[in-house]
Amino acid sequence: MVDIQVLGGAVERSEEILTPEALEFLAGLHERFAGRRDELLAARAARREEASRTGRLDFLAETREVRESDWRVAGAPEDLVDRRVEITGPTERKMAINALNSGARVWLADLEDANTPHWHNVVGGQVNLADAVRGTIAFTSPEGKEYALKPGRHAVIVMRPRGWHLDERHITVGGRRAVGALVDFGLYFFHNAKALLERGSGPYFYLPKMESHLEARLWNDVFTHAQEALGIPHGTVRATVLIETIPAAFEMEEILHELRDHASGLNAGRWDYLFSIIKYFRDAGADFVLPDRNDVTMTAPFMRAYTELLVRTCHKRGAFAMGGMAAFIPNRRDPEVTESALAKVHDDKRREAGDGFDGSWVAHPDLVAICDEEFTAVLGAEPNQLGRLRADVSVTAAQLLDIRSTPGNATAAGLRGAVDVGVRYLASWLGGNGAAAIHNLMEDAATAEISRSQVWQWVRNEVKLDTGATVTADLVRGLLSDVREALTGVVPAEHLGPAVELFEQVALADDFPDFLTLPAYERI
Ligand SMILES: CC(=O)SCCNC(=O)CCNC(=O)[C@H](O)C(C)(C)COP(=O)(O)OP(=O)(O)OC[C@H]1O[C@@H](n2cnc3c(N)ncnc32)[C@H](O)[C@@H]1OP(=O)(O)O
Ligand SMILES: O=CC(=O)O
Ligand SMILES: [Mg+2]
Repeated sequence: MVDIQVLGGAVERSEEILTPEALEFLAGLHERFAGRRDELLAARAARREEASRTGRLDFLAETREVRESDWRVAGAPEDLVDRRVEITGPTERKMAINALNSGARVWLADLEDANTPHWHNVVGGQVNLADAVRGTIAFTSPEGKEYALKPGRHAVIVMRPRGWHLDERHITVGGRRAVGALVDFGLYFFHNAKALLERGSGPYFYLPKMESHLEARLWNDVFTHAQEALGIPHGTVRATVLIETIPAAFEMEEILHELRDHASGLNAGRWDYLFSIIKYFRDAGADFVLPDRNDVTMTAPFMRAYTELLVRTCHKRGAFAMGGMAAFIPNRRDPEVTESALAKVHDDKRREAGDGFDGSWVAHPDLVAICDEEFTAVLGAEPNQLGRLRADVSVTAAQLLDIRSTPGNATAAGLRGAVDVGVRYLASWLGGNGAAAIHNLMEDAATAEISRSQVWQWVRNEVKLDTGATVTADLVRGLLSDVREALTGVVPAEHLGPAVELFEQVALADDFPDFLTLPAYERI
């Protein structure tokens, strides 16, 4: 057996998670799958360069047979038949309890976009998940407020591990950093799969940021091996894949096909999708330059093409189509902000339900009832809309790539906003908090990626702003210095300087960093 070492420091109750048996299981996963992960990451770069050079992507010729033949994914387990409201959030103890009690059908327990992978979050999150699975999770806040699970129904847990690109440096396997995705998946599966089955649920996952069906095949092989290793029936795992990269939008059918014994559905992860489009075509010229982030809504033609194709593909294959995250969040101390957020979330969920989605995401417990109301209005007595085939939809490659028709402007206020939000979020992330309310919007790793990649793209394309100014690296550096001054005393000093440096690196470096979390991880 390959050598596995834990380098991370002590975390409360880590001895319950990092047991010799669990580590052996992780070592087995790495021995079989880490090499393939490395090859697949290398393949991403080559494909991106070709797409950027030609300004094109297309459906794959070699998988036409998969798209044209007749097959369906496995049927839904009983507790995933109705997914009309899913609350997302980090696995922090208090929030975990609030999410489970929120009335949502599903809790997306997030070790990804909403989580800083500090070692204590990685291990502490697993402690909280194990307690949540067993129904024993409880917490007393520093103010003395008691939290426990309410009697009755709780949200079904669907865990989201890190994407394939992130390593876990606090564990080494054969002398190399572990794969973050395999650590998150492996520890959760090892400790909880049997306990979940005993409780009438199962090991359920959301899979983020994939770029091809070959990456889905790797996950499928991981599931098959993990089930065998623990003596759990093949097909027990259920996975919902986020279609949140532009290349994956061209492989929705193939991704479901690879995972068909384990697939539950696809999710329209809108924020990473926007980031991926900017990243993929960042140097492909003006046709791919988006206006201000706030101008790009779900009704932009390319976003409609994406969500319509997702619903059609899912229902053709018996898979759930899950909507995404409206970033507007209520503020319990500000009724006006709350009223406006609730109205916008109503609109978003009404559109999704009307389009045929089976359910959607909310970021905050006060939004659960709204999502429930909008979906229930369309579902009636049914638990989902799998029967709505959307045969009326037909989407072309050109429609998915029609960035040019997006209404909106590149403005000086938008640029400053991108710098301000990016720095505030990075400071929060470095402090261990991967999801934050900033200017009444939910910000997480995906939304911050949009801010910094858009700045990079605007500089590269010398975009003209509404003021007549051209976006240059010097203009951005000036804004960064203003933002730093404005945030002094607002953002903790220990994180402000590093956040500003990091923003400059990920928004202005000649060589575009693939993910902001890669350099950020080296600072925590
Ligand atoms: C692009 C994507 O991937 S989207 C998915 C990833 N992103 C996320 O999951 C973000 C989820 N949302 C959040 O993390 C939070 O809502 C934030 C950070 C945006 C705002 O959090 P806060 O500032 O704490 O909000 P607020 O003060 O209004 O919270 C009120 C209560 O609701 C709880 N709460 C807020 N959001 C959540 C949530 N998502 N899950 C569980 N509880 C929550 C708070 O813990 C607080 O509980 P308390 O009254 O017991 O103290
Ligand atoms: O993970 C969701 C997204 O929008 O990104
Ligand atoms: Mg995402």
